[in-house]
Amino acid sequence: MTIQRGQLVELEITDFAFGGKGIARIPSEEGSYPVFVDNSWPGQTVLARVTKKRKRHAECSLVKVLKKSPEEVQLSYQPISGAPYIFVPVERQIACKRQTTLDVFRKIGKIQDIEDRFDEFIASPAVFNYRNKMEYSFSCIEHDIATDEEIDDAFALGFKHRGTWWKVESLNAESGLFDSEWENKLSIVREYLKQTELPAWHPPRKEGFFRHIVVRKSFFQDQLLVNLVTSSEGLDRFDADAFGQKLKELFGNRIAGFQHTINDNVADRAKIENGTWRLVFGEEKIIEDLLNLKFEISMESFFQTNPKSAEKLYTKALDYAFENNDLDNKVLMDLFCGTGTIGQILSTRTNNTEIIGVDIVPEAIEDAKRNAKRNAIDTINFYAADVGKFLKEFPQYAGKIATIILDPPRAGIAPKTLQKVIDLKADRIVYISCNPATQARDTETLQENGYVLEKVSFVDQFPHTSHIESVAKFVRQ
Ligand SMILES: C[S@@+](CC[C@H](N)C(=O)[O-])C[C@H]1O[C@@H](n2cnc3c(N)ncnc32)[C@H](O)[C@@H]1O
Repeated sequence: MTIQRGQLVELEITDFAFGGKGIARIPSEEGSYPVFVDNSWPGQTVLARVTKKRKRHAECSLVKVLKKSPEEVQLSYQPISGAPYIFVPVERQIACKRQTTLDVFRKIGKIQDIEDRFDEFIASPAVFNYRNKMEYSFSCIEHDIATDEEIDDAFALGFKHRGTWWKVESLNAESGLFDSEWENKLSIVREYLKQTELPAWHPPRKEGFFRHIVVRKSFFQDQLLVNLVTSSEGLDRFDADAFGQKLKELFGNRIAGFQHTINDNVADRAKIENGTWRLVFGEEKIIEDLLNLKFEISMESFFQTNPKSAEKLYTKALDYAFENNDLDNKVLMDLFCGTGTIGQILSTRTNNTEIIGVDIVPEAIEDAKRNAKRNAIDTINFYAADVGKFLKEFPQYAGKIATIILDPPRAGIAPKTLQKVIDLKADRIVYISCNPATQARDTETLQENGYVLEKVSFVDQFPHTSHIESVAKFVRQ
């Protein structure tokens, strides 16, 4: 069988590779030719589209699962593209994530004895309904999941159909990822908004009224913050207060606050919550508890999406920071600190440790300062700055840092910034990563510069997806 870019092919998936790629093997003159298919699982027969063809392998996007894997089980959740493995028992997901992430450290990080340094795989405490944020899209182009057909002039509210940016599959039953009550009543919300006769967004034409609903949840308060995002086209015919009443009627006191955002920006990469907003009723913020500290979550603020799993991740990171390491009266840097959660939790376990938190997003730093105040923590200095520039501008810290916590974004840490971190000569670096491939790359650099990877653990923050978080302890020799 020969394949071409753009071609639709039927494939049997036999293996699994890092990053959620199933592998099919096509017989070839050399033996077999591997084809990687995103979001597929061993045992499935899939319809896939060839996106890249290389001499030694090809890559495909998943179009449809034609036959389920024998491993898949029956669940009542509505399948969504954001949870491709929800029907695979979580123990099997864990085994695959563990194995393929270790392979990444072997291949990219060149750590052949990674099994010896591997500490533990930490499963998510909640397997279902673990998320605290969900974004739903409106579209007047619906993908009907029963017939697998496209319906125009529809009023769909749910998630994008896999591989498309214009078609939405209406959510009629919970997805298993977010709040059950909210998702099981989402079809009532949709029907109510449809009755207004204002149109759902038309993504190709970039027009329409209803655009998105974003919901944030506090597990601590068991409450929701709802943000309805619309355009201004037809605004005078929309009664936001009446919709607020409907939300109260459906969910009672569980709605902590409802805000209406008007966003006329049609740039593809614009954030969906951009625009002007009005609080229709209730609070602008909810409070979450992490390891007995309280953190404010507003619509805009960054917050870990699976808080119970984040507690496990932070506990492991702090264990690595404290193991045989007295941090009292020392300086610790929390680089890429976001809203400062790690530094604040760490400060509850030490006396007189001077903590420095740095993040590039000024709003995150503002949240960090406010949260620290709320938690009565005054041992942290937060800076809104690029980590690379910060380390250049404050060279006085070199040689004085006991421990560095690094938690860069998915793209990883820029090589020049990593060099500046190494130049600080901290005794220890605890490196948290949501992309073990970039962490494995940096592991090689750290090891070449005298930092030995002593231990690594993986934390499953996102069951049913390919994501995996990794936390590593490096000690300077
Ligand atoms: C994975 S998040 C860290 C989350 C945080 N440690 C927590 O647990 O909540 C990565 C953070 O890096 C920040 N960031 C990205 N590039 C940066 C840079 N060049 N300098 C400083 N911060 C940066 C982002 O704003 C984001 O908050």
